[in-house]
Amino acid sequence: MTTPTLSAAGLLKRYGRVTAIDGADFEVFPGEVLAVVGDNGAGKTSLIKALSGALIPDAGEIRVDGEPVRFRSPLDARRCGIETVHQDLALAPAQDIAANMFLGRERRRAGALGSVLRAVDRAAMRAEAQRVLDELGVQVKSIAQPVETLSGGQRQGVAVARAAAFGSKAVIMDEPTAALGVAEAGKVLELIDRIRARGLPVVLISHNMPHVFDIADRIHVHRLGKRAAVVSPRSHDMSQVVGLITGALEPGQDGALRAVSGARRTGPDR
Ligand SMILES: Nc1ncnc2c1ncn2[C@@H]1O[C@H](COP(=O)(O)OP(=O)(O)OP(=O)(O)O)[C@@H](O)[C@H]1O
Repeated sequence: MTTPTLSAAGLLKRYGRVTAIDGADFEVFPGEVLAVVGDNGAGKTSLIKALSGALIPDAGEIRVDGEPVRFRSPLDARRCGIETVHQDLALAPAQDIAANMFLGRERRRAGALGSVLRAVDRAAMRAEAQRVLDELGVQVKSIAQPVETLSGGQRQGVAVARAAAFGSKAVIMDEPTAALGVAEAGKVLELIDRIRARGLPVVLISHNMPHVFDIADRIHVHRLGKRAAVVSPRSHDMSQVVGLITGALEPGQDGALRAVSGARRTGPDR
């Protein structure tokens, strides 16, 4: 059996009386796009924070390539090859694209200039940033352009390309198409496709069902703080996934979906 690249079992996180993560399990496998869907407040963001080191769970286990890890900070997760693109993108608007690609991981000049004076190797960073953007098909006028001059889609492209460049194990994206128009969202989906083609798994948190069905290999449905089901977009349709999100449907013992009596129904009867 293939070992998941990133997995979690029995994660728990409480904020006072609120249980944000309630025994959640999670698995993403090499080379797949896993969509994570769920209602507002279902705990998707908290789950992703735990997987990216932004939140320390009260209990449960996280593994990378089958080995248990403990993320005390986002830096720990990054050191393990897990890169996350949060909704705020964490870009420095006044700085150029290359500087943003290497934010906090600047290349230093060779010799004493770099090691003693900490001089950054701007030419090397620009060349490498351009190479990554070209490879992933992110188009910009100039690599030396400040990020504040880019469109929303291009900014998303830069943040995602940065994650793909440094992520050796997995890239996690929180709602990457939420603020974008149709054409720009399409480009981000193409970018996700290219990252998958390089063999890097992508975890995509999204409310947009057409996008999820367009790109995902599997769909993790999160409900009431835990994983409620994992389904394939090839064997299930959107109304079934919505049923799982609302709790109108649940997987039975045999894995087939069954209606939950008394639950709020959405979508057509089946
Ligand atoms: N720092 C916090 N302090 C207190 N409660 C929190 C905190 N973070 C999250 N919660 C609560 O935990 C629950 C899950 O929140 P979370 O943001 O993970 O959900 P979500 O599925 O990502 O929702 P959304 O899609 O709206 O972001 C919510 O009830 C939320 O109010």
